[in-house]
Amino acid sequence: MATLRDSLGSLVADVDGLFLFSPSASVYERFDDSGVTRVVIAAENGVEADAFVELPLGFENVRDRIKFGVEGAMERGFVAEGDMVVCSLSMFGDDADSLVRVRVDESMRSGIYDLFIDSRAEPGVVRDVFEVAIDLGKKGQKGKPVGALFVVGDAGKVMNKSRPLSYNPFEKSHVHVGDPIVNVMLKEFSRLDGAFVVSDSGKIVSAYRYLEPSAEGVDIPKGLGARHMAGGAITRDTNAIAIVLSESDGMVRAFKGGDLILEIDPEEY
Ligand SMILES: Nc1ncnc2c1ncn2[C@@H]1O[C@H](COP(=O)(O)OP(=O)(O)OP(=O)(O)O)[C@@H](O)[C@H]1O
Ligand SMILES: [Mn+2]
Repeated sequence: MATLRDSLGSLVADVDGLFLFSPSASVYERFDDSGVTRVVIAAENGVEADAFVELPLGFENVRDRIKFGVEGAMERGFVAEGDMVVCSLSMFGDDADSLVRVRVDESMRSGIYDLFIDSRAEPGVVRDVFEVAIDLGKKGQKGKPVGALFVVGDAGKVMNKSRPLSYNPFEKSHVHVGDPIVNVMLKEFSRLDGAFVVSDSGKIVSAYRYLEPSAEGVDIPKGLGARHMAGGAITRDTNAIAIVLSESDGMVRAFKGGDLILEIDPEEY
């Protein structure tokens, strides 16, 4: 009778790549002679891997984490369409506890890697805005749920397709996302209407913008309202991305090119 080990060996049979998500040095070294391409996907390349994809967020959702890794590895030429890879990652603790076998396929591409790496705005800026939105989603404003809309990148064009709802508190300031003081300001101003506009380099260009993009051809999921429609549509009309925190369901969603690319629950972070 086949042992468990024999039966489960098929999970790693004939793979072209091994994707190690946030491996320790000893785990990375253990696979030194595995004979397949090793790709490390982590926040930092602490193990000095030759093939490395930087993770901008933890991605609690494992499918998102894997998609980001696969899309990044494809983009960087570490693997190609049709390759079979096995992903080693941790779902519950710090140590790897899960193996996922997946075929690299153009059809699994969700745009999650492009959202961070291939946007007009710098990857660090995109990550910083996500962090503000997640934080705001977790805590709300003084305990109450709050919504927010951040339009990131291509700010000149975004300003042309919007109008002010109120005076712009960032008018003459030169403040950037990621600065702790600025994050406090963003949270404070999120109680009021409209969108924040952020430049490619992370400068807060404006608060209280009413977006007026053409919504033609924008197909956002039913049930989402005007904030999400405006956020989605502006990313079709410009090269910006939009990061939207919903006041009603508490989710953070990201749009690019008019499409919903990513949906995360702040409570999981
Ligand atoms: N075109 C727009 N530009 C900027 N902000 C907008 C626009 N439309 C709506 N908003 C903002 O979104 C807020 C919520 O609107 P609405 O409830 O229709 O959106 P929603 O997509 O359902 O978002 P939520 O899930 O947060 O309720 C409005 O009070 C306003 O501040
Ligand atoms: Mn609503």
